[in-house]
Amino acid sequence: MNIIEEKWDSVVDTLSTEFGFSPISINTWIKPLQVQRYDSDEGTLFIYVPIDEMGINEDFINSYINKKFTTPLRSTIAELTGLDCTKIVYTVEQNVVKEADSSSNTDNSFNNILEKANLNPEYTFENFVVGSNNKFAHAASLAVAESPGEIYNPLFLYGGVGLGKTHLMHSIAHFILENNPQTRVLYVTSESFTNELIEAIRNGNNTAMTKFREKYRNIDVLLIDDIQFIIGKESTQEEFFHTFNDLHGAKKQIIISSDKPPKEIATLEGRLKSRFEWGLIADISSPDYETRMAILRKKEERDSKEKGYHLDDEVIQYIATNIKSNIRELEGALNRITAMSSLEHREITVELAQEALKDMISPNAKREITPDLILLTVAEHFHIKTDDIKGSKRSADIVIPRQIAMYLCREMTSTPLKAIGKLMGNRDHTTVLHGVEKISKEIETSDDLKNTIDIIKKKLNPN
Ligand SMILES: Nc1ncnc2c1ncn2[C@@H]1O[C@H](COP(=O)(O)OP(=O)(O)OP(=O)(O)O)[C@@H](O)[C@H]1O
Repeated sequence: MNIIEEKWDSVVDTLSTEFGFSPISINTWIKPLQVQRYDSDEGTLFIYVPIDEMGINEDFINSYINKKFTTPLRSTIAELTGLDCTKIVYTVEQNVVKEADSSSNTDNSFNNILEKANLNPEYTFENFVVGSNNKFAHAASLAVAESPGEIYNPLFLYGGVGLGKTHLMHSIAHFILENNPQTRVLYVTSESFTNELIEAIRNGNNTAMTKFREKYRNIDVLLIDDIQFIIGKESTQEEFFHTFNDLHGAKKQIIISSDKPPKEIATLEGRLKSRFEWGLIADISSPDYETRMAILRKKEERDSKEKGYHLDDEVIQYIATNIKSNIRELEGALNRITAMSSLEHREITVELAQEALKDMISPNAKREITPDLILLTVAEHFHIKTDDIKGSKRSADIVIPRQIAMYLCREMTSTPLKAIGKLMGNRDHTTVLHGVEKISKEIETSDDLKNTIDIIKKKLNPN
């Protein structure tokens, strides 16, 4: 064992204490690396990078690991061992040496105005379970979070409904703000972007348009979610095209999510399509059984502080075996079970889980739209909790989502008013009727509301 191997644990510790690399960064990038040998004549250190295990490809070595860590590694090794590594060579196979360009520096300086908007405090890297379905997307997101605007621009994340795209995007924003609170980060849904643009155009004056442009172009990191929803809207695509060019030209980071890769978005203008392909495209697929289990455990861990329930392994196995399509449904299933247990004062057992999930798990079931799923999707869409919708708050930011949920339950399911009322916090059926009628009427005159409802419907029923 050479002295660098002997001191490797201290090298790793020093990277985090003196260079400020976060635990997640250390776990993802540094811990898997293995020191191979040190050539003292040449002053060259050979490090093995297990790319398969790390879920990355070879390009990452030069474009990221080398750029980010070589200089800190060299100085830490010199400090702890007295050895001067003039060169670090990263290899992808135990005995093959792949040379990497070590002339790099990491310029992490960003322009600074704090703009923390629209972030779900729960959507962090720490709360994100990494599995084979999202390993690459996670690695790419972390790389971007660590060096916004520097390597992969834009980062384009795609995947089916409820698989964690928004969660990953928020995690990037959190990470960037935690490391540099002055960074101007803006997370926005395509829906808000569209609605704000419609509003600015409707105002018909230059000031409104200038304000809109200032908001979107004077930032360091733009995260735009569900880009598929601007498709088909010409004016929005046009405006987004200019926003994209401005930001990209100024080396500001752009992160985009969508349900499909750019190539497959039929109505996306060619010039946007090609721009989306400039950076890195990463997909998230459905989680495998182990990942579903891990997600349920993580959720239990987080919830248990607040709600204090415990799930036996058999119950978790039962949910993970039966709910496969997406993570939102997985969470919805867990919510149903815990709600039934607390309302009926029953212990959580496999029998209770079977009862609670019986209409979600029918043998040949297609994806069923249930009132629970509507509740969860609406809450998530407005970044509020399902308990807020069920609760007694009467502020507009809660009342409108509540009425929209009532409206969608009525329109998309055959659930009676009384049962909808019960789900929405034991409300009377006349309250539900009032909510449904109010939304039905407003939808006739408000493009914004119509747009919002269309988007939630697409989330519920993507096909
Ligand atoms: N890997 C994961 N670990 C933990 N929780 C996850 C993971 N992936 C998704 N989730 C959770 O699943 C729910 C749905 O995820 P999210 O909203 O990010 O999906 P999405 O892909 O953006 O969906 P949509 O296409 O509908 O916008 C969220 O509550 C999120 O926290």
